Amino acid sequence: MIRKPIFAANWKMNIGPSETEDFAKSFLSKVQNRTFPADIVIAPPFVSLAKAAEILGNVSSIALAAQNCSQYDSGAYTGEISGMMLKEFFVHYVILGHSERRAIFGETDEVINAKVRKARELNLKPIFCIGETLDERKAGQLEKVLRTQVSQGLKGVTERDLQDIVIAYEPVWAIGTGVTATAEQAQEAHAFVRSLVAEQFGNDAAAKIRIQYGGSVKPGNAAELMACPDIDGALIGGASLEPQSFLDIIQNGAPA
Ligand SMILES: O=C[C@H](O)COP(=O)(O)O
Repeated sequence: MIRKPIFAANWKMNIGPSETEDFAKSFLSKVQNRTFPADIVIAPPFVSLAKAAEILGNVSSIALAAQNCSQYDSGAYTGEISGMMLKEFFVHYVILGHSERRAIFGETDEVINAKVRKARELNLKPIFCIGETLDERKAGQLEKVLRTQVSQGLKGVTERDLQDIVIAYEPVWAIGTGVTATAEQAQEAHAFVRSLVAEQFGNDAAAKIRIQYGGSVKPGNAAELMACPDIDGALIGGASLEPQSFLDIIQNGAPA
């Protein structure tokens, strides 16, 4: 297998510290002593990371992610969390450029690029999110939007750094809506994103980079989506909030 699939649970602003304890213990009991042909990542809210790290921090089959991090190291940045701080909680991945960060909190390609580069400087692995809105898709701008997001978001990133970056293609219209992209739509977009990486970094880098799909992934549609040749796992929101549902997606998407 050239690319190991990666399944990441993005809890968004759900599951506080006490619920994290319940989730982590339950999930751990289901995965303990088992091996999966996939990387498993869980991204709790910042305040739940300590509890998640306490229970899952030393579990080699599960990695923790943050849902965001600052592009700055330290100082007068009220409300921000630095990558160095995250590393104290066994955090190895960080979700950057999620469409909710872009649309609701105004993060630009430039800011996201600064965060991606800072994360790599600190040896954190970005899960770099891209994706078009429904209006953009309807207007025939899918490729233009993805091209801009990839070229701007990964500007100045080295080929070496790229090996520790995961791209998450998430069509905004499929996020939290129950409307999943069809396997054909997802595959087409993923192949295009891979071709963009090839243009920017070369064919070898493009063949190696993992591109996750995100947007209403459920246990029932995971297998069909993951069977697509350019889809290397999933970034899961709603269906990752329950341990069995998250596990079912992993098992259906990457059967042992
Ligand atoms: O980060 C996850 C995505 O935004 C997908 O969310 P969803 O699975 O609830 O549609």
